[in-house]
Amino acid sequence: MTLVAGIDSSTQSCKVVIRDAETGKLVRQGRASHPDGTEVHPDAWWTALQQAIDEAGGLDDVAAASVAGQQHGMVVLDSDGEVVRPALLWNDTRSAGAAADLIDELGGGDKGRRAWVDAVGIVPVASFTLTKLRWLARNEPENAARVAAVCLPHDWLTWKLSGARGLDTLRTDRSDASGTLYWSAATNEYRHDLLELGFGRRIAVPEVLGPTGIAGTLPNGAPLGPGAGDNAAAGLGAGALPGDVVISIGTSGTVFVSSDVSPDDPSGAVSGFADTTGRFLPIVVTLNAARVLDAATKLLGVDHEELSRLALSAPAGADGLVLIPYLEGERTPNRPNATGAIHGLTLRTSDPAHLARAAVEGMLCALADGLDALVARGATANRIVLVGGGARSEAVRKIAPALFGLPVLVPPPGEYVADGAARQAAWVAVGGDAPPTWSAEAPEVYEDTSVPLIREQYAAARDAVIDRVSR
Ligand SMILES: Nc1ncnc2c1ncn2[C@@H]1O[C@H](COP(=O)(O)OP(=O)(O)O)[C@@H](O)[C@H]1O
Ligand SMILES: O=C(CO)[C@@H](O)[C@H](O)COP(=O)(O)O
Repeated sequence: MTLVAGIDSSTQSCKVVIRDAETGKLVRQGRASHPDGTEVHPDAWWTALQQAIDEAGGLDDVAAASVAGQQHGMVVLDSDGEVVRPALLWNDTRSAGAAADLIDELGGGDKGRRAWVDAVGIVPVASFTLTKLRWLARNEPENAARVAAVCLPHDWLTWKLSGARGLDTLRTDRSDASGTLYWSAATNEYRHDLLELGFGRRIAVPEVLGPTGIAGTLPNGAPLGPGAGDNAAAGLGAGALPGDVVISIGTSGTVFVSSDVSPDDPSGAVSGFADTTGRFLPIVVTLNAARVLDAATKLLGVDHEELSRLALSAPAGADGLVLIPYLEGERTPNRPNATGAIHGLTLRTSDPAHLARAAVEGMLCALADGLDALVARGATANRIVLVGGGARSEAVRKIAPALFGLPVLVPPPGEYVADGAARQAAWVAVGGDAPPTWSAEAPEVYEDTSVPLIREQYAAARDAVIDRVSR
């Protein structure tokens, strides 16, 4: 049996799966936690990766491996390859002002947003790497002066796994490069001029590999694939078909499809990322997803199972109780300084069941807004494929179809990002024009009639949310 390894270094944890390259059968797996926070030293990811690899029985017997990971995080290296400062993650909003400045510097307002979309397919928001580099240049000039190269979490882990032999051996893939603001998925080229605009000078960046490019080798000589951003990898792992929109409820909420065309959205709601197969990945991302449910469990003093039971015991629409889930600010819509809010408290709605229902509905309504934006930019949406830790909630699975207005397919609980990385590794090991076809267990299908009232009451409350004045 030829074995391949897939790794997902996500926001909250690191997961490793070892699968049969031919059939996709799961052979071994491991997992380790990451520290909390929106600023994390990459060494913590390396430690977690070693633990997860050990738990998965090691990589000595694999024929190929690929690393997928949380996107956009700014990993800055000095000329010796040492990490200059802890990485600022995708959900760190301190660079919101830098994002606004970068739009101004390409003409401001609609003109500036259009210029960024034309250049790199995305509009600056605090999540994207270049805004973090601008923040570094303005706020930590001594650290900025030491920076010789910038890369992303999955690039850095791939580089470490291959022995970290110099900045010129850094490699990345199209999907992750497309979330930096200095690489264009349309032209497959770096925009060094925009990197210089943001950071003030040119620095080294990883070479961008094609779908089966070799990024290095493991100690046993097995090739390391190009890896991927976590969403693109989830698309590959979940085996989405044309007309399937993938919605992932992890730390982030993401709504995406694989497409032949970039979404060309100057509003910035839909980003024109790349996928893992040489195409595009139009995507909407929210900052608040599974952790909204985590927060609700804390507020109510219950576990996830009880939260789900409570939510399902309340009526659809929670009698008008609406939870706006901007607990970490928000990226789509771009409200980095907003906070969460609860609207519609009455004596009738002041109980745990209504609050649990409002939490689930609020989180899902934000994703339903994302789905609308994706469809408005030309995506075909026949079915939803629901993945990520939040999909383990029965309430989420049962309520989702009424808000998305489409059948919701839930594959068996699994690590779809790591699986996508494993499938890419199998493609690298086996070769061919397309990733190998793996058999998959049938998904559960959830269907319901849409309940427009819930979306309407959410929209009214969403637009009434005020932004924080100071943090
Ligand atoms: N049964 C459940 N119901 C709701 N949320 C859950 C459940 N199980 C796990 N989660 C949440 O899912 C999240 C982890 O999902 P995951 O997709 O691995 O996130 P990430 O990729 O961002 O690390 C955590 O916030 C966790 O609390
Ligand atoms: O910022 C994005 C994509 O643009 C996020 O999707 C991150 O890639 C983090 O993903 P999770 O760790 O929450 O799954």
